[in-house]
Amino acid sequence: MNQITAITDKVYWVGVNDRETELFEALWPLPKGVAYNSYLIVGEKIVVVDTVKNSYINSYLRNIKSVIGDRSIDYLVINHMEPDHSGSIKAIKNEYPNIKIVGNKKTLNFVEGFYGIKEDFHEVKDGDTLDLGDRQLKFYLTPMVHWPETMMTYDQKDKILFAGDAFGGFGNLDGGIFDDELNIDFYEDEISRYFTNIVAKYSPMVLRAISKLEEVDIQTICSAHGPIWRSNPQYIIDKYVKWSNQDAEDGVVIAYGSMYSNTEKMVEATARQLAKEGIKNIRVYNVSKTHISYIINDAWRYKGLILASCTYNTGVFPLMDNLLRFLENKKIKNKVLGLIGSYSWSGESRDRLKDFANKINCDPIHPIIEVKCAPTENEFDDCAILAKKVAEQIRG
Ligand SMILES: Cc1cc2nc3c(=O)[nH]c(=O)nc-3n(C[C@H](O)[C@H](O)[C@H](O)COP(=O)(O)O)c2cc1C
Repeated sequence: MNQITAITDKVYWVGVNDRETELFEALWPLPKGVAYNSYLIVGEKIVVVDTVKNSYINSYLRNIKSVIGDRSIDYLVINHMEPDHSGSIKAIKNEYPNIKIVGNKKTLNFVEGFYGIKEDFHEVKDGDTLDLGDRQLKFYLTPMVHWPETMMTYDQKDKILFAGDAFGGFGNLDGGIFDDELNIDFYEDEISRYFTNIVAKYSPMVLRAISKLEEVDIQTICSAHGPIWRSNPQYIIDKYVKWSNQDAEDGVVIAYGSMYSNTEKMVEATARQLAKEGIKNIRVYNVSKTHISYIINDAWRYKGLILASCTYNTGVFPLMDNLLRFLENKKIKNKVLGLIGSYSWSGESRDRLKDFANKINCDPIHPIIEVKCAPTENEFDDCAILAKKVAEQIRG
């Protein structure tokens, strides 16, 4: 018994769940796994839309064959070339030698680069259609909605958008495949973590893609990861617009790096004062303990961000530096930003925190705190002032 699911009478989910990989892209934790979604259109022509990570090729081929038996596949549409989706291209081509690979110029370039395949290409441009007899597929190029070649494919008959990585999420499909079959509350954090960890850097391109699709009548969104959005596709489109605009919620993330708790004590004082000021969503993260994946997610989600770090070997604490680099790279913006540095003799942590503020074009709230060795009562008072000002700005 497998999990193959009919989306319409001619379109099937033939993807797989990955419950083994610890880190997606060797970076992002997968406590609830991840699904690699692949789709099969079985009409006058047979089409596969995206494949799966190559370690799942056996169950994947079994899924396909259980739908089409001995029939052959006419086209393989590649919306995205990242190997979690393109990894089975070569095996599919071996199994179905006459298959034509459909992609744009950049896709086909990557197909050759990654898999050495140079022929049986069907190149499409933005807005092109592919006639399958009983239906047409239309292609929308959406570059950098994760990689340069990314595109989306629209099935004009069943009004399904095959969206590639867009609108996807971490988390296995544990039986339920469609949004109306599962409790979205359970998936929501994993969907937002997928967005903030994987897609957020490309937010302007996401917004461009969404406006390009404005006129398209989308009844179902089939992403390359996570649930299929059929009951209310607008739900996930609205989320993507909100997240891409960095339209944040009331709340403050305090991320800190501290070896011997001097910095941590200031964090506790700041957090306490925030609570007294009525801030309910306060998320305090020790960068040595919590994976940056979760810190980035909440930093994106909430308006306030307070960064506190000791100095370590003439620099900021290394794991804080890692967080700063990721946030800079993702172009986080519009934060109500507070900075707290600590040191004992040279004091570079505060400079690096200020440098971060410059890089994200954000004026930090004053006072910018810097403490030598253990914090004094005056410095705890400064933490309280900082917390009050951050809370004021968040309340607006
Ligand atoms: C391994 C190590 C390296 C340090 N390197 C520096 C440094 O380069 N410059 C400096 O001013 N302080 C340095 N310090 C001192 C700490 O920044 C300082 O003691 C601070 O109060 C530690 O904060 P914490 O208790 O939150 O860890 C270092 C401390 C340690 C343990």
